[in-house]
Amino acid sequence: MGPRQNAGEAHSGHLVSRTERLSDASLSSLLRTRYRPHVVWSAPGEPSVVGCGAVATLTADGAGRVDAVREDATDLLDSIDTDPDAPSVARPRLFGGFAFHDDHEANAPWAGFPGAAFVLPRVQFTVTDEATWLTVTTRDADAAETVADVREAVADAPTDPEPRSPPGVLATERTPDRETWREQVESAVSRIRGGDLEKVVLAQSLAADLDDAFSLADTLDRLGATYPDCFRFAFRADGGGTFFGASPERLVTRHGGRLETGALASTIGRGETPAADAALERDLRESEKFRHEHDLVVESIREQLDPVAENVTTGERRVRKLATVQHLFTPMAADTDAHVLDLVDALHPTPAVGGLPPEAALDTIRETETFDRGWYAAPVGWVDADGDGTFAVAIRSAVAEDEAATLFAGNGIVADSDPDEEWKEVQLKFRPVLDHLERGHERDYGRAHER
Ligand SMILES: C=C(O[C@@H]1C=C(C(=O)O)C=C[C@H]1O)C(=O)O
Repeated sequence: MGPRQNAGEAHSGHLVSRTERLSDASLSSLLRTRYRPHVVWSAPGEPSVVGCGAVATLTADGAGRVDAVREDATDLLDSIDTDPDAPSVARPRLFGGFAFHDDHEANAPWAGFPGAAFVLPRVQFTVTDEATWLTVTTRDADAAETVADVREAVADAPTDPEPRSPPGVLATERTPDRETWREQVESAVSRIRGGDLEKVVLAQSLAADLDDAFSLADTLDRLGATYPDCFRFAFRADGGGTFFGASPERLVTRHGGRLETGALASTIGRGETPAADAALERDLRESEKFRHEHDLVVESIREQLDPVAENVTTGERRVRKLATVQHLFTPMAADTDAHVLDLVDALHPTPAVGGLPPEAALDTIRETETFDRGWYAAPVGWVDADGDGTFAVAIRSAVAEDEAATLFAGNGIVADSDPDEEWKEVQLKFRPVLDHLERGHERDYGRAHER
């Protein structure tokens, strides 16, 4: 396949979008109308969006895929005859993501997920703190008809649904197994000690057979309760599975002339008691290894931003606590004129999910990992006609279809990494998704873990 491949459909016919205020409907309820969602996006400090149907789809492959999407997205969004009365949050946007590697091929479990795919939803629900908006985008058709139909579908949806219990997991299989993992980590460590590599993030996949069919709405609801400050996302491929997750990691937000990003790297578990938790936090803060691993990411992001941003500021490093793990986190911000997708291109992959130097790390990942990362650890998010948008790093994620799910998790390897410790940390990173597929964890997360 060439470096870009565009859906020709995007350029035939005139696109018209119409926006109306809906009587308040919750995200949970909008996930359960008779329209099956294609995209779901719920990010801290932003309105949540459910997109159903695709009035246009942009796809691209290869190393130039981010550029290709930016060009096509700009043309497509500019061509829409947008409702002049729509508030800016409810204007049409494109939602989608990218494959981690340039040379991605869309084989199982990634059937239907090309190198890049972005959807312009036919029906876009936008939920803000104040209101719920419906935006219908159609091609040379009367949007009013669809609006009436959608209103009826929303009225028919359950208003305050309780998520059903998880589907249950019958069997799991990790790739690699524990022995192979040990060999992989030891080989990466010796390459690092050899001097041509500083850090590499190695990952695993976990294939789970489910006892019951996977339900996106129930899983996203439960993830929202346990990981309220994370980026919840879902993308459904036509004729394929649904890629979803609850990621703590913002790749970048661009709003006007400002960008927001950050370094999230170095991981330790949570303690059973407040004292045990504080002791782990202290280890995380004080360990040379963790600090080194983290600082590499901060420094690299600074360099990666250099061509696309100015006045980069770095906030204070702090510990970010999630239900299952705690990380070191350093917030970063800058001024920028660049389109959000140019920022994505400059930042993906950060060494939080790739490594350093980037090329040596990517080669090591390709040579070592025996499963397909697909869209795992790659940018997912949205873009609008102004070139604003938000992208998360698609970790704590899985691709699921019917009674099967494949989960992904990885960890940064540096010179003094220990294979057993790394194995433990990777298992903790499977928990966010696995806990909501397995039965019996429903009560474990009553306590508020984020701060
Ligand atoms: C790669 C993952 O997480 C990334 C790697 C981390 C680390 O090496 O400590 C921490 C947070 C993330 O940036 C994952 O969750 O799969």
